Amino acid sequence: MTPPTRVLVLNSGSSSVKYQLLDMRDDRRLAQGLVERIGEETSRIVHTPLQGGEKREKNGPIADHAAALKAVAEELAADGLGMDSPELAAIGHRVVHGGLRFTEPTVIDDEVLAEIERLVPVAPLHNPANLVGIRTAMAMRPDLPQVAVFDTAFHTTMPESAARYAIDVETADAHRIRRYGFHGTSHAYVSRETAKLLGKEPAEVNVIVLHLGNGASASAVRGGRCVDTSMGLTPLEGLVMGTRSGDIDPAVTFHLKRVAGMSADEIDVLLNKKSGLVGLCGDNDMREIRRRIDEGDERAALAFDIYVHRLKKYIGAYYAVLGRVDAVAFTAGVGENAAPVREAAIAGLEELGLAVDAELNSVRSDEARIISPVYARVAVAVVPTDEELEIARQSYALVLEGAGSNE
Ligand SMILES: Nc1ncnc2c1ncn2[C@@H]1O[C@H](COP(=O)(O)OP(=O)(O)O)[C@@H](O)[C@H]1O
Ligand SMILES: CC(=O)OP(=O)(O)O
Ligand SMILES: [Mg+2]
Repeated sequence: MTPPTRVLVLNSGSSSVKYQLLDMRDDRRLAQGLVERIGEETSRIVHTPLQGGEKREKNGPIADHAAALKAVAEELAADGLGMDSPELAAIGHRVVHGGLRFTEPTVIDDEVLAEIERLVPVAPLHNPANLVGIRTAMAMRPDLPQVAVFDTAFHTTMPESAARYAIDVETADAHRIRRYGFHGTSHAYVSRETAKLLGKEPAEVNVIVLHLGNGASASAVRGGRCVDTSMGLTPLEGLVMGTRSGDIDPAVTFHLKRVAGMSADEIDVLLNKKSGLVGLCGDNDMREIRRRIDEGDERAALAFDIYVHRLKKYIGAYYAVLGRVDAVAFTAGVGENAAPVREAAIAGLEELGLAVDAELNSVRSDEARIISPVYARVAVAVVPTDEELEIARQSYALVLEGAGSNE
């Protein structure tokens, strides 16, 4: 019998599950989909078979992540790609917080599950959802290797000077308070793809990666290794995001407690879910914000300016950290699609060798591409991320390694 070559990738968010089924012989995508608004009345699953067949959408309540995975399994089965397939080699899971311990993709056992659980307080929006996804998938296929690929792994190369907060060392160490960074799978993939776009090896180039999705983070990558990133102990620090504030004076939290009488949990919800673009103007979708700006909406315009101002500050900061920059790469939903964000973030940085060509910037494409003018010293690029492909590759490589070592 030929060994199985398919990998199912699950990216379980707080209220959504994104999934992809790939065949690793040629990295071919067989199906992909998204379950949204889990736990609400208006849940929905959108499933796209990629080897022929129409996209399908089903609406109706999906109570929890276990029910969501059941719905995913049904959609896959309807395409003859069921989770019981002997062709599945592994299930790869995105796990957001791996602390300092997980620097590599890891086959999940009870002990690994316990460690992911222990990290819930530092990734309260993400790790609990990841755990449910893992446990449900394990119950469905106890015989398969389930692999965790950690958002934090790529950032474990950060030097202490970037990873430590300037707070009392004993307190920090006792509670493992330090900067871990997230979206690492994307930063790793995009920095490598950017090197490829420049016709260089990752070891030869310094890249600033701007991952701008709902969550957003920047990283400074020197010769393929992360040396700094904007998210910290939790995915709240750094850039302005869809619903998260990013950097604020930590004293804002004491003030909210003492003066506004808010509890720690209320402040947590405020900063993680009611801030960022949604807090500033009521919308967290950059498309909607651009539409409102075009209609003359001042709140939307201010939200956009605050978003871009923070982004520009991080570009400058990581330019200084790296000393020499070969490329600035924009990625994820906003980075790949929002030309006005790219234009505004790079505007005025000509002295740093950075510029955007208006025509190249306006091209819509799924391909990695350079958008800076030919004369610019530093390449500005749009490099689509593919966290699912990267998770599938890492999971499959680990399974093959395991198979090899048993021989
Ligand atoms: N065509 C577009 N123009 C501008 N922004 C877009 C476009 N498409 C998607 N986005 C932005 O991308 C965001 C989602 O990014 P994504 O990387 O998919 O996020 P996540 O993986 O964190 O859910 C949306 O909230 C929206 O702001
Ligand atoms: C870590 C993080 O912020 O992830 P996401 O962008 O998926 O919310
Ligand atoms: Mg994302």
